[in-house]
Amino acid sequence: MWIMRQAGRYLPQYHEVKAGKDFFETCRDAEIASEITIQPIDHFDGLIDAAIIFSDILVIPQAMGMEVEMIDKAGPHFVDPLRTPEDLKKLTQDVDVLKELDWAFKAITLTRKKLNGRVPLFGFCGAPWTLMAYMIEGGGSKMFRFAKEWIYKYPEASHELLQRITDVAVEFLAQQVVAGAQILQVFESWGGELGPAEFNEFALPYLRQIPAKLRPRLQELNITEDIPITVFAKGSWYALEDLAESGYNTVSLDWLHDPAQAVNIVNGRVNLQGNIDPGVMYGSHDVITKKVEKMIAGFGGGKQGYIINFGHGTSPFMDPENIRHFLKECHRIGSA
Ligand SMILES: Cc1c2[nH]c(c1CCC(=O)O)Cc1[nH]c(c(CCC(=O)O)c1C)Cc1[nH]c(c(CCC(=O)O)c1C)Cc1[nH]c(c(C)c1CCC(=O)O)C2
Repeated sequence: MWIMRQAGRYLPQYHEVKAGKDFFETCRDAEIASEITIQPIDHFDGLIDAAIIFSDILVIPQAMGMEVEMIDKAGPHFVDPLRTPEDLKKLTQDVDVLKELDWAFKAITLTRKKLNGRVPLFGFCGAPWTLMAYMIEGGGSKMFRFAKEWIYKYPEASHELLQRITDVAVEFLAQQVVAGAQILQVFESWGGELGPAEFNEFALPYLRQIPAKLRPRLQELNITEDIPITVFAKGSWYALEDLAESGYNTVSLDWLHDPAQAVNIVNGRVNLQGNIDPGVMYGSHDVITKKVEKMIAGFGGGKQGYIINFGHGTSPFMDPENIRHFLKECHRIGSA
């Protein structure tokens, strides 16, 4: 059991350590990033079973040469987004991942050392379609006017961009493992902006490439352990059957899925992770307990392995005591 965005703004100690510093500066400081990564592990003493390195999915666009800022309360902002296929020329050719993201590897190595075996450490990256959409939109979006323009007007350039992101993502994940990450997750946070046909054309082929290319790359790098990989495609409920056959060990589900139906669809082929609506944390302790009972009853008893998580991340408005109640109830009900 762990929680997406478990290190973050709902914890007062996060603000203390971040102390008004720039978000990406915080990520790049191995000492601070490792401290923030471990905060939820300490805070919920023994209730959380994995740490996830404090960083962001947008570090791949940065490594490819784009300038990204994190604006307080507004989110990410790209100084010069890609608007036409001509703009692909602005991206770095042959990204030197080890050099561009060396700070990320240092933070992972230090965090792994500090964790000292308490819990395993997740590395992660953004999925190609989600990163492409950010690089084109220039930040968060409701309409996806520019990213949709790319896939419908410039499909060839879209595929070129998706392939270039995929190649960087594979090397980034591989080097995170070399640095000490023990399990990996790929975040396709904007999967649900694509319908099934577009998901199959612009998201799924690249999601599939990641484990297919990563496993031989890890062998080349002399990693002998089997590294489990999770895929989270938010909103892409229609893709569960395909994701169960896409080379990942675990499929993470958002709360649009009914757990029992998902269990039936995957039929033991992959582990499942998820999927309580994070909004349940705004409810009473009683409501949280009832929702945990339903979630565990739905996933439990299936043939697959099961990792408890939220259907998406925490928010700054959540009361850590409600999250503690959630975690405790998962342990109590799950072990009954
Ligand atoms: C889409 C996405 C991003 N980043 C990420 C995703 C995929 C997961 C998802 O769908 O939520 C992934 C991410 N971002 C962060 C982590 C760290 C590890 C963890 O999960 O605890 C992880 C795994 C820290 C963060 N990433 C960000 C913060 C908040 C920064 C701050 O102001 O302190 C944190 C703790 C900033 C961020 N980063 C991003 C956005 C849209 C924002 C701003 C919106 C927001 O404020 O929540 C892009």
